[in-house]
Amino acid sequence: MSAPELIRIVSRDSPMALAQVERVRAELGALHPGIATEVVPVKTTGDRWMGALSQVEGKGAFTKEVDAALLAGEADLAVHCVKDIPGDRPLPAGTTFAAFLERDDVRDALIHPGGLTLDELPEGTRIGTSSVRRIAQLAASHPHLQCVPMRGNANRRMEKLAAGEADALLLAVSGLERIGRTDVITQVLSVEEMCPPIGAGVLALQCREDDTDTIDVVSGLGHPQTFQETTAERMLLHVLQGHCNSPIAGYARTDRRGELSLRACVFTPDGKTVLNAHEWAGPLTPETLGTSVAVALLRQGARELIDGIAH
Ligand SMILES: NCc1[nH]cc(CCC(=O)O)c1CC(=O)O
Repeated sequence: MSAPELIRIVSRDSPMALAQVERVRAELGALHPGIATEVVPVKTTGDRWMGALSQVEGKGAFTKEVDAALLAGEADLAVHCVKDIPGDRPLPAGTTFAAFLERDDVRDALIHPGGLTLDELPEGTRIGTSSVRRIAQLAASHPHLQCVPMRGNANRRMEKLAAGEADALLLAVSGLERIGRTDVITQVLSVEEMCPPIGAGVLALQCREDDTDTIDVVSGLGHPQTFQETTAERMLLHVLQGHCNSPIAGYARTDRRGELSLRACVFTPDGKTVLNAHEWAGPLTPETLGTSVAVALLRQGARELIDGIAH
């Protein structure tokens, strides 16, 4: 192996994405002080398009251009939120995950300028979110609240909130931490109140498959427990074969004894049907755990539920 002298890192150009790249540069610098890094920011379809994601290519809207730059050799390493990487199909041919960084907070937070908690919000409060996962769960737990479509990066959404386009927002705690805006959080929702998305709070490092020099170097940033959790979650998503409008939520957790478990939910958009499964890995591999929980949901009718949603 010959360690590269320079690693060019490609990512979306939102403030959150650039903060993520800075974390990777800092961790890489600590592990390999001799290797220089350079940032290659790109705009993705998901950043440009402010309508429903299902009207563009849906899944992959936040990753396509980043992956293209990696494959074209314009960069050596891509940094993605695992949450934004499609789970129903393999990674783009010729690329591979080299590492998953240690997981951040998986929970969602409420941002309400008046300081109320979710349970205190009055009837008709407009929650700015376009996430089918958040909409379905709010419909189930707080049917008197109203979701209004809202896209754009977290900074843009807070501007829209300030401009009166919504009364409150739901955003990931990890994203707010990355942009240094945890000050706006009114309430952190428990995973029981709001089940997180697959891959929440995890950053993936993706390389060209044949670039073993870079893979060898950056794989040192990988976090084994996060790898196991992410592998179980993504296998679940792969087996369920959701589409961009399917409200699917789930998270794997490793308890103090090191035992891995996976909980997952599938909802109808109106929140009236909620399928729920939870299993411990025991002797199972993370892949088999993910498959097993997906099969449990399919037995409860997840296929019909997912296929019954327009997309
Ligand atoms: N859809 C954008 C996006 N992609 C990943 C995160 C959060 C950070 C993460 O889970 O890694 C966010 C923002 C949000 O949902 O509030």
